[in-house]
Amino acid sequence: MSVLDDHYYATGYSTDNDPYVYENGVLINLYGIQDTASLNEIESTYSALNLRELSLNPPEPRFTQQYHIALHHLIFKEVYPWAGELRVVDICKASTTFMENEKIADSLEQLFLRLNAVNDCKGMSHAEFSDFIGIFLSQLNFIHPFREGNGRTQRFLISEIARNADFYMDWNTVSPETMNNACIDGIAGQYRKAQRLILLNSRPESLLGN
Ligand SMILES: Nc1ncnc2c1ncn2[C@@H]1O[C@H](COP(=O)(O)OP(=O)(O)OP(=O)(O)O)[C@@H](O)[C@H]1O
Repeated sequence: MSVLDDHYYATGYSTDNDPYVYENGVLINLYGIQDTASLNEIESTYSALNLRELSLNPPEPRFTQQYHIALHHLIFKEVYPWAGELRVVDICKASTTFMENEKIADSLEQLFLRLNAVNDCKGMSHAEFSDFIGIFLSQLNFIHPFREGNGRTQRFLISEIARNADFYMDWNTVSPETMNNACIDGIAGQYRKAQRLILLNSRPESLLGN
């Protein structure tokens, strides 16, 4: 196995000249942990705790690039010194090359402006919401603004957009395989799986039992 292979298995992403990793390929972290298994453990613990706290006390929903970056910081602040920072390196996963890092800030800005232009989905029917958010999720995933932690941050964001528009998004019923397939299609501009994923795993609040 080459050093690059080690790097891929340690972070899940392949990159050249990655400023986010130690020489051994482990992501630079606030604990100085040098093995990926231990880092994953502490990362999962903190992100789960932070996501739980965020669900109980969500920040005021102002859907902008700054809000999304703040979410990443809130979820990963105990673990990564670069929590809440847009990545400055290009990254690939399997056959996907995510957006070039120089384009991230402008693309995120445009993406959130498109959301704001439809009143953050408020007043949409369930079908309209699913169609819109399926595309929004696919495009946000293609941008992949952070070096790590994009999935957790985008799932929380979408739950909040849903809540603010009187829908409930249930990620517990979405398998990683279904999510990955939807995201991979989204990279190719095919949004049907992501739209269906949102439709089948969200509900209008009015349909939830009291
Ligand atoms: N080959 C791929 N092409 C496009 N998107 C992918 C690919 N593999 C995984 N994804 C998506 O990338 C997101 C995960 O990104 P990342 O690993 O940065 O986030 P995470 O929060 O660390 O992980 P997770 O989503 O597993 O909790 C998920 O939504 C996943 O479906």
